[in-house]
Amino acid sequence: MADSAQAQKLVYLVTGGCGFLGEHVVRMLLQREPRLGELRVFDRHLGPWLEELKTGPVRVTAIQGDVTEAHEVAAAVAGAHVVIHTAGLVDVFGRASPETIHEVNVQGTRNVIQACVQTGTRFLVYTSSMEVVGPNTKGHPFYRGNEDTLYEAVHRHPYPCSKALAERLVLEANGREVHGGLPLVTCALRPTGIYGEGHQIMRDFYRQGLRLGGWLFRAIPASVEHGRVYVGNVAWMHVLAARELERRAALMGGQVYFCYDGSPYKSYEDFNMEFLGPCGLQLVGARPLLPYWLLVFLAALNALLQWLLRPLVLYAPLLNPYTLAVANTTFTVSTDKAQRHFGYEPLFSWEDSRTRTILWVQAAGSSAQ
Ligand SMILES: NC(=O)C1=CN([C@@H]2O[C@H](COP(=O)(O)OP(=O)(O)OC[C@H]3O[C@@H](n4cnc5c(N)ncnc54)[C@H](O)[C@@H]3O)[C@@H](O)[C@H]2O)C=CC1
Ligand SMILES: CC(C)CCC[C@@H](C)[C@H]1CC[C@H]2[C@@H]3[C@H](O)CC4=CC(=O)CC[C@]4(C)[C@H]3CC[C@]12C
Repeated sequence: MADSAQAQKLVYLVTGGCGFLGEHVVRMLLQREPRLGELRVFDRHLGPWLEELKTGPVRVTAIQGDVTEAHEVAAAVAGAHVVIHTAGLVDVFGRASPETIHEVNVQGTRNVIQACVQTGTRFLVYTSSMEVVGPNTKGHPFYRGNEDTLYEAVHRHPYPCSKALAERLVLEANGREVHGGLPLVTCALRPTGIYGEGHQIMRDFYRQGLRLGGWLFRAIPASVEHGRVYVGNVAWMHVLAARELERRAALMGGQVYFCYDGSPYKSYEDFNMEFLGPCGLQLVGARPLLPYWLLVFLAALNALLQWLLRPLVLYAPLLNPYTLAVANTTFTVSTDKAQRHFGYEPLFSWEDSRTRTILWVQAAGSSAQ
């Protein structure tokens, strides 16, 4: 990637490349990375849509593999210039065991770092999460915070615990000597709640609203604000960060960046209504219809039922003590660090992001009929 070799074609590896975010990163690389020579897409479950990408000018290699298997990761990483590590187990509903979440998110990340060191890959971008910071278990608001904002990060849930540990591994690996003697350069991107085409929870809310005759019921006060970011902009930020890591290694190496764009600050439910409203749903209630203590009770009941039923059946509703705490705590970011460090500007305006998401919800909803 030296200046004299500007025309050199690069090999990129995207782990988790068939997930919600991963697919957007893959497509963004193909559209916007002129130096891309080969794109390796590594995932436990490969999507059929990959086939259509194989007919383009860039060589696309689909690799079915598991990040918890060190030898599979090493084989995929060997010869890659850049790794974008988005693979992860996103589970805040108790579907997977804490051990599995740790294994995929922490050991999987350790394997990716180890593979870079062993094979001489120098550039690693890690998809972290706002959850590494908070909301914390005390429900403290994080209001328009940035990467330097002091906040008491206290984690108990397996998902944020695993993301925090994995992020630390990635940042500590910055500067480690890789095969060939050069230093590894790493950075971590922390999206807030991602939305856009492919967002399963949004689709689930839509289907639930349809089942309820077009109504959704407000559960959380409108004053609780959530940071949200469009998936296309998160993907673009990954592509830019990966591109600039070599040239700006001294500045970017070992750094964290929140992912942000022009999406408005709103409560989780009001934000979702930006898309679900134009699809025909209505949010009932200017205030929550149920008192908060009742939601706390229902969330605890769900947790108890999950535990009791576990030997028989997986019961994993959206509402549990953790999701209620996250939904009920303000967490918004306001930062320009990515702009200052590597020239990031959102590629999609709020209007574009909104329109694209509405079109996807409409299509996803009608295909469910
Ligand atoms: N969805 C969100 O709002 C946010 C997500 N993130 C992070 O972004 C990343 C991507 O998340 P999403 O796209 O939402 O999730 P997703 O579940 O849609 O995608 C994750 C992908 O990783 C793959 N994967 C899981 N375990 C694997 C394993 N053992 N080996 C190989 N591949 C494996 C899955 O098959 C899937 O394709 C994750 O690291 C997540 O922690 C961060 C902030 C917010
Ligand atoms: C019925 C309840 C009162 C409302 C439930 C909403 C919740 C399911 C979601 C509210 C906030 C979401 C989380 C937030 O966007 C931050 C996240 C970051 C990640 O890295 C992974 C996903 C998530 C934890 C996201 C999950 C769903 C919510 C808890």
